[in-house]
Order: sequence, then C-alpha cells, then structure tokens
Amino acid sequence: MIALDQVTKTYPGDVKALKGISLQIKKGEFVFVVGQSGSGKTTLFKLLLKEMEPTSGTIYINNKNLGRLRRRRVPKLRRGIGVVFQDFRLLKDRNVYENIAFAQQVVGAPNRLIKKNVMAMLKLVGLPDKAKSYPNELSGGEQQRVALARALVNNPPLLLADEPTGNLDPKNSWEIMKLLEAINMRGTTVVVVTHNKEIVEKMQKRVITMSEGVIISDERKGGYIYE
Ligand SMILES: Nc1ncnc2c1ncn2[C@@H]1O[C@H](COP(=O)(O)OP(=O)(O)OP(=O)(O)O)[C@@H](O)[C@H]1O
Repeated sequence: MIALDQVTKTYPGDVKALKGISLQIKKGEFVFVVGQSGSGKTTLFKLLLKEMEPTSGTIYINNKNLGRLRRRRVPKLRRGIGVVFQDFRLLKDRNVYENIAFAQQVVGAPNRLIKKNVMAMLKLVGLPDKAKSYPNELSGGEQQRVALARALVNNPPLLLADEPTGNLDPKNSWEIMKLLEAINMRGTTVVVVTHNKEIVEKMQKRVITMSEGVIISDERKGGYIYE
C-alpha cells in the first residue's frame, strides 16, 4: 500500500528533515510512527499526501509512483487518504452533520446517500445524537470523533493520524485509539504518529521509530524506545 525507497527531504536553509527513508506498509496494517520532535514524522505525512515533493527517492501508494502522478490526479489520491490532526480542524460555523457531509458533497454524492453515510459514520464513532451540535458544544474527545467520521466518510483505504490524541486526556485518548483499532479491523490501513508512550506500549502494534530523519527501529509488536 505504501512504499518509500530512499526518500530524502531537505528544506530551504539546508534543513535535512528526512535523510533516506525506506519502508513498506502493507494493506490492512496498523502502524505507529514515533520519534522526538523534529525527527521528520510530519514531513513524511506531507510527502504521502503529495503536499510537497521529496528531494530525492521514490514514494509509491497503491503501486502508483507519486513523483509521476499528474497534478490533476492529486485530488483523487487525497480522497483515498483520510487524515486527522491533533487540533481536529473542524469547521466551527458548521454543525457536526455538515462537517462530515462536506467531504461527501465534494465528491458529488447524492443527498440521500450523504445522509445515510453521515449517520452511519456518526454511529461508528459513537455520536449518533450529536448531528446538530456545533464543534464548540463538544468535548475534545467528541470533536476528534467527528474529525474521524469526516476522514472516513468517503471510505478511504488509508487513514493517517498526526498526533490524534495530543489534545486529549488519557481516557479520551484510549477511546480514540480503540476506535482507530476498530476502523483498522474493518480493513482500513492506519498510520498513527504519536508521542503517547503509554498507548504505544499498550497497543502492541508495529512501531516505526524515527530519529533525526532516519528510521532507527521498526518493530513488529513494538514498544516505545526513544528518549
Ligand atoms: N517548512 C519548513 N522549512 C524548513 N524546515 C522545516 C519545515 N518544516 C519542517 N522543518 C524542519 O524539518 C525537521 C522535521 O520536521 P517535522 O515537522 O517533520 O518533524 P516531526 O517529527 O513531525 O516533529 P513534531 O513531533 O514536533 O511534530 C525539523 O527540524 C523542522 O524544523
């Protein structure tokens, strides 16, 4: 599903964020990416979304070489990747229903189908009664659930989560992780960047550890090793 071959990224000012990353993530995997601040995790996500180009090396998603992907094909690539962030990024002036429906309207789904899909997603994330609430009426954990519902409503085969529990307390963090695990069980490949040591150790999933732009370990059922 994802393959990187000797990928480097140097930012202006000669900042070497990635210094030669090679890795493979298969369809259906659940993977944590951990590492100190500045080790290149967010850079990796931006490359996968083709928000920028690597300085060298090749990235494949579903056997497609992103470097060869035409600009007009990029929206389709991004529709196949659900993304959630630490700060939720919900539209504050839209209610929960509208926040999730928006992703479906963009792909031109008919209204009846949108309604069905949005309600199914709200059920999946455990918020079937919150369709009419606005983001500021929800707790952080609930907002992250809505963000997850939005990320998944178009049924992407891949979900990238960048510090999804960074703003949550331990209880909500754990619930979000369990939800990510359930989503993974339904077949979605899940890649989670996190600093949450306790969760990584508890979940016993594959752990890729980055340090200063390189992968320093890749454990099948790993714990949290850096520090
Ligand atoms: N647009 C940019 N221009 C220059 N340097 C950048 C840019 N974006 C990131 N960097 C640098 O690249 C390195 C990797 O950054 P990146 O954001 O990928 O790290 P990270 O592992 O995601 O960190 P964190 O855990 O704090 O989010 C850092 O040294 C950072 O300062």
